[in-house]
Amino acid sequence: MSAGIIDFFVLTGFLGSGKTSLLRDVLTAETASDTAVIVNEAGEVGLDGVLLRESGDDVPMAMLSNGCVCCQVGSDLAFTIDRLIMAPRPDGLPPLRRIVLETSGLSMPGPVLRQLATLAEHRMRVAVVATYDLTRGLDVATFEEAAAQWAAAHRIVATKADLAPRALVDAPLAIAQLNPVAEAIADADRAAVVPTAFAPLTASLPLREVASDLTAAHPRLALCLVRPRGEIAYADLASWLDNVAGRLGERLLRIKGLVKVHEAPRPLLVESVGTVFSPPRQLTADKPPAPFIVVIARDIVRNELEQVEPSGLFAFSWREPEREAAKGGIRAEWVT
Ligand SMILES: Nc1nc2c(ncn2[C@@H]2O[C@H](COP(=O)(O)OP(=O)(O)OP(=O)(O)O)[C@@H](O)[C@H]2O)c(=O)[nH]1
Repeated sequence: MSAGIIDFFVLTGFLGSGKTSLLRDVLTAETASDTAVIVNEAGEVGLDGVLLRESGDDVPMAMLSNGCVCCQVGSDLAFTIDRLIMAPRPDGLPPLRRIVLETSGLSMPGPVLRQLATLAEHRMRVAVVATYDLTRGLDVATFEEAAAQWAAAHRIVATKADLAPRALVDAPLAIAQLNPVAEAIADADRAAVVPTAFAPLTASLPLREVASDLTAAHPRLALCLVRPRGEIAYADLASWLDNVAGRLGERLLRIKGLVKVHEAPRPLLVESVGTVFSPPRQLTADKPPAPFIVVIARDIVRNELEQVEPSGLFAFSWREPEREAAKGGIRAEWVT
């Protein structure tokens, strides 16, 4: 049983992108003794669980085998988490501090996160870790699921570096094209990857400016850099975010940003995966970057965000793909 905050990692990534292999590395690390694992087999033969069991004999492990976790209507996931948290810890093991849920390769992250949001009674800090398969690179970005998984990620881990060492070099840039606010973890040394990828999520935002000259990776994906024109009232910010979610609906993949509001002395972190928002919180770090919000959405019509009320609070810079650009070379500039 656990008394403290639990770091809950949703390990997502497209089919065959190396999730289970990464999780095996987690389980063989020395720090695995405070960890429990949930595997979603999505109707496959239960191979992932078997592979993981090989690596983490002592680690509590639960299987969700009745379908894809994001499609389950009931509270199977909630029940499983409850059970893991409430179970007495095996002799000699420290309290439970970390749970990793490996989702199936076709899971959409939004519904999973929505289910997790219903578990407020457990003190959990949720982070999304997505795999980026270096041998396939941006090719799978054409799949809606892959694009949504990357867009939802706090961290994106380059996998299969031994098979594609040249792609590893370009990975940080490629990852930034998919989600400029995710932390890119691209390291040939697997032993270094695991502690970084599954470290507790602290202040969350990578404190760097979003580069203004990136290129878009997916023909249906658009990124918008939204700059507040100044300090704004919290009520206006909340209405704007709410209206963006209402207008874009399922097309909204990710919002992440930092905004200065009248009511708070420090900038507020605002964040959503899909239309599910985390409660805003004040950034504690020194020297925050200039306020910005990144909106990642698919099939967005130009000027759509500009029309969201209350209007006039923000300046918008769009990063859109050029529809006719060649595959693999879809380039676009921020247009102010
Ligand atoms: N050489 C090499 N192979 C890897 C690496 N990571 C994964 N693989 C291989 O890639 C294949 C898929 O890896 P998995 O870890 O099962 O991928 P997954 O994302 O869990 O797959 P699904 O659960 O089917 O979505 C397996 O054959 C792995 O052995 C790696 O770092 N190097």
